[in-house]
Amino acid sequence: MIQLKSINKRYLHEHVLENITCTLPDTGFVSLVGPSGCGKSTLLHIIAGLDHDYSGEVIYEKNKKVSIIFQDFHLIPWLSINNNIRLYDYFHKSSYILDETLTKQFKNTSVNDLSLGQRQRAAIERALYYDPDIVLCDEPTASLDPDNAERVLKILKQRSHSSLVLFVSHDEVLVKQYSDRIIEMKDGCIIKDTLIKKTESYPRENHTNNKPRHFPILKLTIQSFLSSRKRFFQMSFSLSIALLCLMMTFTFTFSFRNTIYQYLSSLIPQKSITYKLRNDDPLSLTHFNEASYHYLNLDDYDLMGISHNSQRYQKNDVLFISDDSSYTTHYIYGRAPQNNDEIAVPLSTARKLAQKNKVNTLLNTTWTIYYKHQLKIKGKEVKIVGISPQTYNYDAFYMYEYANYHWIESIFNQRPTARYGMLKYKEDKSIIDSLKKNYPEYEFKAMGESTQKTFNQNMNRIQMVLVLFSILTILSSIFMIMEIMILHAMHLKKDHAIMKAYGEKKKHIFKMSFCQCLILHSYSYVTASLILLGIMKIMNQIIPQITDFPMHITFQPLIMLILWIGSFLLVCFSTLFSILYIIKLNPSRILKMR
Ligand SMILES: Nc1ncnc2c1ncn2[C@@H]1O[C@H](COP(=O)(O)OP(=O)(O)OP(=O)(O)O)[C@@H](O)[C@H]1O
Repeated sequence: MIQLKSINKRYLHEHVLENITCTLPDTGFVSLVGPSGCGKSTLLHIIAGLDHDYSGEVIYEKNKKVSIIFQDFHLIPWLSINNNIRLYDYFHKSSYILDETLTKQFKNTSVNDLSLGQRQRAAIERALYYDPDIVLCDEPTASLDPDNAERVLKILKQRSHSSLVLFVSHDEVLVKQYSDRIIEMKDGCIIKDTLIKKTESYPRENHTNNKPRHFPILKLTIQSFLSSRKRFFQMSFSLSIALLCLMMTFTFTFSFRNTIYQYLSSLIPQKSITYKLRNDDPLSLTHFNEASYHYLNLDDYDLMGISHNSQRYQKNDVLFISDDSSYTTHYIYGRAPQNNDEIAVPLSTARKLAQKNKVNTLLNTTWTIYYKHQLKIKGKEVKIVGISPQTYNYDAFYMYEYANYHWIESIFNQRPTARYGMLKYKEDKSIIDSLKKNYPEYEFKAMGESTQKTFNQNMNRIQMVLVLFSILTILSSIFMIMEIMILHAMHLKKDHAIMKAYGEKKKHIFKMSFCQCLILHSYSYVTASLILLGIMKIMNQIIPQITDFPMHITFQPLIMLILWIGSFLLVCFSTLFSILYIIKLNPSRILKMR
């Protein structure tokens, strides 16, 4: 039994339903008739639970299943006819046996390819599919030919023995022929309620086949994308572009920052401790021999460079070499130097000496290293025996320990003196305290620490400035992502209103939206990442050719991960924002929009 108690409904100032009160039976064929605009559809929408915006009460048992045949059919265009009919299954655990009496010939056709009559038949089959207790029929025969209208009426009549069929029609003949009761409306009021006969009630057959769909919401989401592939690709293309802008902005600024960082940090001293004797006496090589990272600064002897020409010194042939020689244990070609006449060079220097390629041809070739002392330049022949994998922004070579000292002694015929020494340390900064304690006759000073700190702070500022310069790109990308997701969610608002009539709950909308976000975002993110990799590869080939600046764009996994999380949250947030808005709308109002 359905009880309608004092139903009133207004559209702005227009009173559409006025104090509708009546009781409808559990079974039977009840017709609702009246002139156009008298409020019949509005009343059906209220009974179906699609219109919340009214006063009064609609009372029926909670477990009753209500279905509605819409006047405008409202089939979901991106679902096949078959899936439209089985719409109920997506939101419920039970599933029913499909009766295809009315739709057999076109069950796999797309909605858009059907005639009005065929659409109406599909809408009728959808409403009857899940064996409802109350069938609300809003002019279900308006688009049908007489034969099909009669078939539908017969089916509905049959149903009325076990369910309540509330039938709205302007066809007086059909109404008179099939109705058990006729309710007449005018200007939003019931003006006449005529009981014609009492229909016999039969118990309902149970049509459940108890085979629910697996992952129904995920399937629904995939179907929504598959059936409108063009739209999906358009959306994911726009989303990919927005994501690509974000990826490029962050990857490029970080790569740029790292390049500047490496370049500048190669120019500042590394973590090291300088020492000198308090009485300013020259140091000997034996000082601090026990310290594993030992380097002696030789007074007044400048290391000029390395050249392939041993006969003469020419400025252009000579590479600038940092005299801060380092040590390495790993070589990509050759081996470590074993005596004072052998050296190893890092890859960056080897590339210059060998004109970029075939660096291994340098092995066992002879080179001259030049030193300057009191305006005299002298050279010492050495053999390259190893190439290490390091690349620096300056040229460097590795030499046998103390080679500097011996070379200078041999080419200038005098023993060099050193007043300052340098100890390198790796991690343990406390070494300086123990040195001070153990060697009180020396002065020790940590180098590079505060420089490094200030340097890091400034690098962070540079990073901020780089990101600030890109703020417009970042903002427009964020705006674009939000816009795409909001438009997409809004695009589906009518479909959600239809699905609401077939049991879609808020949780289903959220689940479906989450699946949409996940699929759309993952697809777009992968696309954008692949494009980014392509662009990076091209740029890394082009940049060294057009500029000498050693810029190399590198893939930043951490940034990509942060971007993935951030953009996914943004996508979800924009969708959630629209979903919360859609949920608040009155489904009936959405369905009436054209
Ligand atoms: N969204 C709306 N905004 C404003 N007025 C509306 C809206 N929907 C319906 N109405 C008005 O409410 C009244 C009742 O409309 P309703 O569709 O319920 O009539 P009906 O009896 O079903 O008409 P018909 O037989 O032509 O389908 C009409 O006057 C209509 O203009």
